[in-house]
Amino acid sequence: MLELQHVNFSYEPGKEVLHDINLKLDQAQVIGIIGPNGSGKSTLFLNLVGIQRPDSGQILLDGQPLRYDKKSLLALRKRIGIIFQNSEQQIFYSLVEDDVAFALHNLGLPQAEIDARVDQALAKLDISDLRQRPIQYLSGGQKKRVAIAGILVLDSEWLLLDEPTAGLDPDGRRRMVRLIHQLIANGQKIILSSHDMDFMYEVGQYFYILQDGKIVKSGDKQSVFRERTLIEAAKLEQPWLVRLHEDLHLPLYATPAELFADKALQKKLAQLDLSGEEEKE
Ligand SMILES: Nc1ncnc2c1ncn2[C@@H]1O[C@H](COP(=O)(O)OP(=O)(O)OP(=O)(O)O)[C@@H](O)[C@H]1O
Repeated sequence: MLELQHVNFSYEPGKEVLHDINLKLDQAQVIGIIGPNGSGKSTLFLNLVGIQRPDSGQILLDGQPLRYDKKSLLALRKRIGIIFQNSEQQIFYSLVEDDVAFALHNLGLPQAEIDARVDQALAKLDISDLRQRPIQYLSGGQKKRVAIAGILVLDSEWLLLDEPTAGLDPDGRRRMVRLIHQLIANGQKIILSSHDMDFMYEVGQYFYILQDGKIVKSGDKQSVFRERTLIEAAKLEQPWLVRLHEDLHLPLYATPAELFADKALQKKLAQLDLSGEEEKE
């Protein structure tokens, strides 16, 4: 389990970015950190993987405080993979296949195993055709997929995805949703950060709202997304599905599939005149 106890963090003296964060990230397999620009989501992630270190308080992994020596940090990276918001930050090599294999070479795996894992990750992200391409000529969305492949190959226990839908087109976004479902089925634990509320509603299971470096609300879909005032105060928007439920006084469904599967609702809708014909005078 990952846990933060009274974590405070600042980049510059006197300008605290995270204030007394207390989280036990064990409520669900997919945990969402929601917050507007500048609320501290990326900073929280950087602290979780040991790239930044709290000014005070501590972070525990399975009850043990994180250690910041080189060896401990390397061991931590194997357990917690991070995909940065800006994919450029994690691209090291010029060719796609070399970049994706980078961390596996560091682990000293045999070449055949490396090749098999790279093949699998590229196929999952539908970028097998980019294998021999220089990364510098790829589009932003393609670079993002390469960065994700470089983390998928590690098969780490935890995955932190910072704004995973940023810069993706609708097809890329759908793929991301599918990928997250595959990771869930694979037993990996995921922490997502985003202000894409529809995406978070679709894939997340338990949520924290971060505002100005403080956790202002936590809970499951039903409890967090119904709080319109709080969500708007945090400069966010309710997911469309929740707005629809509230405006039509419907029960809150977790997914569009649940909504469409509700027989009682369909019966109600069938009784309404939805023909759209103009009333005759
Ligand atoms: N390297 C840095 N040095 C100084 N200040 C920083 C640095 N990185 C971030 N900050 C500041 O820390 C605060 C939190 O930034 P952070 O990137 O964690 O927010 P975020 O919630 O991830 O935002 P976004 O949704 O825009 O990605 C902001 O005020 C930002 O300006």
